[in-house]
Amino acid sequence: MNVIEIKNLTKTYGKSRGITDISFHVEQGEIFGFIGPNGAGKSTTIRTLLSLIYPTSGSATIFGKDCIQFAPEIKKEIGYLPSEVFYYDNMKVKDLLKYSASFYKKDCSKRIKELAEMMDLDLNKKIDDLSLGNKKKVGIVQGLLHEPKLIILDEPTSGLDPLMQQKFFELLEEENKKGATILFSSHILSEVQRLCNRVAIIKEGKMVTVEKISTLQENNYKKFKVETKSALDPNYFTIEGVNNLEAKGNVISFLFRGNINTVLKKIAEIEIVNLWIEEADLEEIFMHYYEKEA
Ligand SMILES: Nc1ncnc2c1ncn2[C@@H]1O[C@H](COP(=O)(O)OP(=O)(O)OP(=O)(O)O)[C@@H](O)[C@H]1O
Repeated sequence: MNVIEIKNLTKTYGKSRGITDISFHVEQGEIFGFIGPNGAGKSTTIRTLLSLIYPTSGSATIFGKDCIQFAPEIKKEIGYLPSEVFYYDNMKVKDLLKYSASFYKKDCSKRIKELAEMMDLDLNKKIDDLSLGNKKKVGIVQGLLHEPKLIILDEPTSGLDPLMQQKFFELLEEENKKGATILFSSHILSEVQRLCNRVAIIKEGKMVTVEKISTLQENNYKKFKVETKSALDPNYFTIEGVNNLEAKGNVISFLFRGNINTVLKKIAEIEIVNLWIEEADLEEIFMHYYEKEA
């Protein structure tokens, strides 16, 4: 069953564009990435799903039910972490979480303690005294305390240090193993790659593609930078799959798509001083998809 089904969703804010004709679905048990640069329309799509705003046209269902008509019922089964969290600063963390838990008809106190321990969050502190990252952790616990069937995360890692990000990802993987479906929005490709099975790419309010992460990786350019002892004719790397070949002094750089071993074999035959292999960034992936569409 599809947990989320979005059909031709469009939202305009007065004259300015929000999203145009967005369609995709998220299957039961998936960790689904929703990726695009700032202003692409990720939050608008998510807010529409949660019926925090209404679409101009199009529709969406969650658990097979219209997300506006059945909003109160659906929301009980959703854990949502907004991109920005705002709280009543005077409250203590434990009081805020107790208040959040009171919306659900189950005892969440044990789960709150477990989550706080896992995320290293002090429940006795006042919200006012927390750092940005710790406030984010409150949001995470708040989103997960009722063990939701669907977890919707809007740019969840901003403000978390790398160690906490790692713990948070492990927590999400655990929730997923227990059966939760996850929609994870981000502008950072690497975190989506690490966690998700499939990904929807959005740009300037429109869908670019929906792909399996494995397909994205296969089709993607890698950026190579090779530093040699003495200047080398860049044409040494003129092989199939190489693009944007450039030489600056003793450093040759290029983009490559294909079997990475072909390039590594070429590199092994020369004496190098340094080597950098990086993932293509989002812009380059978009370029690739626009080229395909053209
Ligand atoms: N309340 C609003 N009023 C007018 N325009 C808005 C409003 N909210 C969003 N927009 C516009 O809608 C478009 C999509 O914004 P949205 O916040 O959904 O993008 P996003 O992908 O979540 O980006 P970010 O990562 O920066 O939050 C942008 O052009 C933005 O300016």
